[in-house]
Amino acid sequence: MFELKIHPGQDKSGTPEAFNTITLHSGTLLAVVGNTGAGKSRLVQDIEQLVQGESVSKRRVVLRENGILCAKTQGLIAHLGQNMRFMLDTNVADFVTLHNQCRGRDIPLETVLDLANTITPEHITATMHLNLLSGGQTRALMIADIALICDSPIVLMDEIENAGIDKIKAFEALLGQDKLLVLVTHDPHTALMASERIVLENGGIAKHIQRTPEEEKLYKLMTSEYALHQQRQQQLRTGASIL
Ligand SMILES: Nc1ncnc2c1ncn2[C@@H]1O[C@H](COP(=O)(O)OP(=O)(O)OP(=O)(O)O)[C@@H](O)[C@H]1O
Repeated sequence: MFELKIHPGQDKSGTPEAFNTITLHSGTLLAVVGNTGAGKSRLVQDIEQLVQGESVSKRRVVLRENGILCAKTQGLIAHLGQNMRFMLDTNVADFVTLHNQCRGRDIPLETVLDLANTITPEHITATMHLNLLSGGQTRALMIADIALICDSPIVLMDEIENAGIDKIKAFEALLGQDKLLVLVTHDPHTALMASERIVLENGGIAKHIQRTPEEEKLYKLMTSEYALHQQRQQQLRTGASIL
């Protein structure tokens, strides 16, 4: 069980952040929201680097596994950015084999592909070249890779909604592995998927909110709308009439 604690720092004006400590656990989806320039990426970087007051925000972030302090982030924190591309000159099968070897894992290629293919509507095959995958396929393969091969307990993600993938399947895949997911988003549906959310304002954490039962109801309603939207998107892509 991993526990991440965020200790307060200061906002852009140097005003101390008005919370005691925020404690987050494995298996949680946390949404990070706020206006552009409000400090969302800074917070994500603070977590990624387990800062100890040296960043502009002066926050301290402490990670513990079963109560024991983790001093290094290596292998513990995975970050999926907005514009990620594979740099390896190889195909999907070789990448999966290579990453299994690096991580000392033995996850079958079919298992990774099956999961990736539930996340993207564009089918990924073993022989496809990594550099020729579309944006959606790249993200889906990375998410399946993080869920199954990487054992990083914490996953940081920037905006997922416009990536042409099924975001619900993507989050289910990651949360099923008991990871702590920290997700930057501007989308109300994605934000309400999270049981808690942090609101940034002027570089500081202004609020840490637990999702209310009313919001949970609204989330379910928005999920049916999302399913309909996905269906129409597929009709659009395949040239069918949109009903
Ligand atoms: N607490 C802080 N103190 C000083 N500067 C800060 C603080 N937080 C963020 N900044 C700075 O403010 C700028 C904007 O922050 P950041 O990029 O994190 O915002 P953002 O919410 O991710 O914006 P966007 O949505 O446009 O990507 C950056 O230069 C960042 O270093």
